[in-house]
Amino acid sequence: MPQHPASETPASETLDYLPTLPDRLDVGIGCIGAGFIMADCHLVAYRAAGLRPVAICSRTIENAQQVAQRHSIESVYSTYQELLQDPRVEVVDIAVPPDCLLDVVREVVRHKQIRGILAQKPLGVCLDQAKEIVRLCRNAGMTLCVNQNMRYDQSVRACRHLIARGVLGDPVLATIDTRAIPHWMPWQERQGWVTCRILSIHHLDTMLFWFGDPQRVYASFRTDPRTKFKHTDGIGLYILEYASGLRCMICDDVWAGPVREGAAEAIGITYRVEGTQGLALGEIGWPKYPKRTPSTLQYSTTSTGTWQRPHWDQVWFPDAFLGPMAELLVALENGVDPALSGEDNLATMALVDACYQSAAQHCAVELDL
Ligand SMILES: NC(=O)C1=CN([C@@H]2O[C@H](COP(=O)(O)OP(=O)(O)OC[C@H]3O[C@@H](n4cnc5c(N)ncnc54)[C@H](OP(=O)(O)O)[C@@H]3O)[C@@H](O)[C@H]2O)C=CC1
Ligand SMILES: O=C1CO[C@H](CO)[C@@H](O)[C@@H]1O
Repeated sequence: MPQHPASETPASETLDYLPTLPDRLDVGIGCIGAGFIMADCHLVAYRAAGLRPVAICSRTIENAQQVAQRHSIESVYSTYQELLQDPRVEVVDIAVPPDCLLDVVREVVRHKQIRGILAQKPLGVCLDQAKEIVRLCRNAGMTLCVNQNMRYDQSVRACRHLIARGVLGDPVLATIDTRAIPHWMPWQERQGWVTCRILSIHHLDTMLFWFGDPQRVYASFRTDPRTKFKHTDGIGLYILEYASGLRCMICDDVWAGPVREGAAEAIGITYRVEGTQGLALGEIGWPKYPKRTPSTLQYSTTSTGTWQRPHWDQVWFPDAFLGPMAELLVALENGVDPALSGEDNLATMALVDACYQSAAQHCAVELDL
């Protein structure tokens, strides 16, 4: 992103972008799944913060054993049914493919000693599954938090603070522009969909986080030439219309040009929020993972006329993964719903389903979120 002449004033201390931590760090966490996101992000962040994962399981026990050794987790189970019988497990952290999630939740809610669930996004393979997961948890009196973790990217959270405090005035136009090549997992092949429900869901959810619920969405997809299995949603383009007049535009270009095929690379995720009294420009750091690359934010308002550049050392992958788990634990301590509750996530899942409908029908879809 081009750097503009800056004010020397560091503004980061005024922005609220870090998670609130629970009083009790020793709540026993049972980890269901031992794949990439659990091993390289969730557990790294939890250990750094002093949380207490006590047990782990995976479909392939050897994978769970390796991850347990790496993160010093006492107990390894070959099935989640066994893990759920461990009396030390008070909350479960689920990171399995989306088409496996509903079955896992069905089993978890049968265990009364479990008080809370943190479930990876997407909350099932469609809105109907998400509703069923929410219903199961509500009926069991179990707190459900959804790991919609872009909300804890430091830059996204700081920008939300600016928007919520009115620093940028009334929102006029917001864009997220993605030119990045995700590492798709083998289980994605059997879903029939790729980018929208796995990657764009973060960007759609960020617009909800920043601005609330839109009135309608228009989405257009094309296939990604690099992704060899059957799919419709390779590259995704989205326009959200708000009653206030605000317009949001997302471009999720997972092709990003033939850069794996030999062309020079131009990879990155940028965003821009324009209001009546200010504008904010950001860059999301995760495409450079595993190189620690903090997301950035710079903003200027009509009252300052200069650029403010808050700075932080934390990164989304893995540091921000503390946020949703901390939110669940704080919600349990206070007896309230987390902000990332299952109910809240139904709006995100409904928006994602509406995008697939819009793209299939080539027309805008009205939303009732
Ligand atoms: N920003 C974010 O929050 C991110 C979220 N995710 C989400 O996390 C979840 C897991 O993703 P990720 O860790 O990347 O995936 P992985 O494939 O790396 O891990 C999947 C885990 O689920 C287990 N599993 C259980 N049943 C199945 C099955 N039928 N097919 C495949 N795996 C199974 C795997 O077991 P086994 O030991 O046999 O491999 C493994 O432990 C997904 O919902 C994904 O959307 C992923 C990346 C980033
Ligand atoms: O958050 C994400 C970022 O990109 C990953 C792929 O590289 C996605 O799978 C994931 O959900």
